[in-house]
Amino acid sequence: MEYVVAAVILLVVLIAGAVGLVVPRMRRRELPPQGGTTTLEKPAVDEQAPPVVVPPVRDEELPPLIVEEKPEPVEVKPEIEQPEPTAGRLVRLRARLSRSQNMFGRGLLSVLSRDHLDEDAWEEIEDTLITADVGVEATQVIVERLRERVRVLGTRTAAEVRAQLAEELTAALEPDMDRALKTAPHDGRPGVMMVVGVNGAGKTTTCGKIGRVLIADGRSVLFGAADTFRAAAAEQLATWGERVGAETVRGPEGADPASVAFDAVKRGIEIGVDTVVIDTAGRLQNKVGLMDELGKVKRVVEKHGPVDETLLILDATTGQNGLEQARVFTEVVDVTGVVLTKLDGTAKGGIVIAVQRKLGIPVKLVGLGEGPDDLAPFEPAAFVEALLGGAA
Ligand SMILES: Nc1nc2c(ncn2[C@@H]2O[C@H](COP(=O)(O)OP(=O)(O)OP(=O)(O)O)[C@@H](O)[C@H]2O)c(=O)[nH]1
Repeated sequence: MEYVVAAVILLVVLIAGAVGLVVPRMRRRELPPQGGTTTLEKPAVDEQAPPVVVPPVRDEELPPLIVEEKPEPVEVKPEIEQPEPTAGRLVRLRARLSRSQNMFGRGLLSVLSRDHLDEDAWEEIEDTLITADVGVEATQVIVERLRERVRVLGTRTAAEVRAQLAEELTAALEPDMDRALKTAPHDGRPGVMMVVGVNGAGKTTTCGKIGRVLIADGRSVLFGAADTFRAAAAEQLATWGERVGAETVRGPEGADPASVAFDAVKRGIEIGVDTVVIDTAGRLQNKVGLMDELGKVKRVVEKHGPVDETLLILDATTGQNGLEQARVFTEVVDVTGVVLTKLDGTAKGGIVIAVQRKLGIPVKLVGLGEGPDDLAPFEPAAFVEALLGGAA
């Protein structure tokens, strides 16, 4: 009995505890929100209101659907330029050369106009030629021959000595060398030209200018951007191409230069262009790497047929140092011609003589400025005239 009483008391206590816990919670829920919090309440649904029926809309009742069309991108094709003819370019650009050679020409003329050409005068002439980068060996030969002529012929006037000096300088440039670019198509395929040289010598620019020279002379051209080392080079070349309506074959950045060159010639054959001009990269830090790369480009291109012209681009402002670098290229590929760039920016135009003598390769073109048509076929006599400047 006692147990029953105890159990009943326990039950009562438990029930009272449970009620005490639940009631305050329920109260708390009923309290209005405190502070600044706003509660958005769902509007009460009027259960008595009839349901809203949305009648189906027939097509013809719909307002016309306005579809805003994105304007088709209009391809603005650059106007195709007509490059200047190449004949007589060197004469036209002569001022560029003589401006930078002023000291050279004037220095020589002032010595030559002396009444008597004594030992000092001949030494001065020698020094002027050496300063103009003609090279020691070539200078000695030129001065020796001139002295002999003056002595034997008894030359008197400055004008006569100047004319004879011009002849000697021209002779030193071996005017009989073949300077024609081998770019004509043959055997049902385009002529293929490869352009090599150290970075910054002006390779890409010169490729573009050469394309214009060829187009001015009536040929069709395709560019191969095998300088995949410098990403901007391909872009640069493509821009040159667009300006004259020439296609450019390029690969992804860092692509194998040999495969880009191969594809360029393949494309050139397909579309039947006259000449394919291939730009290459010229890292000289590692001679073996350079040899491998250029050698491979040449070998792979030659799967289509021989490379007809390999031009070495040399920066005239690098003087005799540039010559040493140039030699590396002649060891790697069979260079058939030299393009001397930036002759407008140096007083050392005599480098042309040194280049030909040292490399035994004809200078075929000279760069005389940054303009698109500032590249001229090299003509020894006209060049020497510009070098000496003004008539005596
Ligand atoms: N004044 C002058 N500048 C030139 C001449 N030829 C090229 N240049 C400039 O030389 C600079 C280098 O030319 P690039 O064609 O980019 O040289 P690159 O050899 O292709 O260089 P990489 O692509 O780095 O191998 C450019 O600013 C050209 O405009 C020239 O005959 N005269």
